[in-house]
Amino acid sequence: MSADRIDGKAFAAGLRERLAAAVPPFQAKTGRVPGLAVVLVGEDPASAVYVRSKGKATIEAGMASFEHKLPADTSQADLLAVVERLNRDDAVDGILVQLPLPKQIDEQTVIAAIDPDKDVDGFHVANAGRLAVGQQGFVPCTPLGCLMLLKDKLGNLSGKEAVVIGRSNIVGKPMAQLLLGENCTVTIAHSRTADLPAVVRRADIVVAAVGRPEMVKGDWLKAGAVVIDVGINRVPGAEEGKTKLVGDVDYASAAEVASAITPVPGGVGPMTIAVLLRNTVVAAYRRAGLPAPEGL
Ligand SMILES: Nc1nc(=O)c2c([nH]1)NC[C@@H]1CN(c3ccc(C(=O)N[C@@H](CCC(=O)O)C(=O)O)cc3)C=[N+]21
Repeated sequence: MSADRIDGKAFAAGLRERLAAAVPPFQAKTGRVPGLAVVLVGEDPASAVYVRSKGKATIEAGMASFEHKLPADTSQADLLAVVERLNRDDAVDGILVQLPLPKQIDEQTVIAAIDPDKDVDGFHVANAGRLAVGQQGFVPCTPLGCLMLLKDKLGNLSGKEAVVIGRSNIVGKPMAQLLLGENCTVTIAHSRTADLPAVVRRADIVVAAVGRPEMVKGDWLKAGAVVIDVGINRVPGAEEGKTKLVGDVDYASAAEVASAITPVPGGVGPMTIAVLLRNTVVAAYRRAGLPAPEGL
């Protein structure tokens, strides 16, 4: 079998068009456009690339982008002061502090300082708790993007066996909560799981988010499984001195067994940015006391 390639890039482009269409009605009612503030501390080149692409996508959707670049030696107190200012700024609906942060800064303290109603990353404990108990809040962008792709591919997920590989607070745990909310039978596997291939072989849905290049092989999969590859690993390329991106799934062997699979790049990554904009538009509508548009 040769699996369908799930085109996250195309789905994300469609979502971004729907978001752009939700901006003018918001502006007509409030006199302003939804705003996203992104805070980058330090000069990590990969982080700088993501921050640039977030800013570009925000402006393309007709929204306001506020970028705050702080030096690598910024103190925690100074960063918290920036977050406080953004919390109070009515033009800012969403706040994203790019992770990881330099070692003098405690990430949990900074995340806890973000107004949960502007926490478009969904990293604040208030939002993790809301997701866990089924209240309205903000869901982390990567797992929400994965769920959108799965529902687009499969429709109803009820009763399916789902295996999430990875237990991080930003992907694995919220992904499992979302799948549970869709009435899947959910297993969270991780680095200490005994006989991981046997666990993965039970799954109708596999979400791989472990950060190990091409770890999941085709012979780990049940025939016809749908595979979502969250990994973005930079590895040496074919040519000397060049690098390439690969996922946590060995695409070539997995595509022989799966019914559908996301590629890397062009799968989950573009969805993460589109959902960040989605969460920002939803935050703007909620903060204005307006019902968020359908279909976002
Ligand atoms: N507070 C916070 N929130 C984040 O959401 C966050 C963060 N910090 N820190 C860094 C990671 C990384 N991240 C990505 C977003 C898009 C792509 C993406 O679009 N990737 C492209 C490839 C891009 C390339 O070529 O490098 C793709 O998969 O097709 C990747 C990675 C968000 N992050």
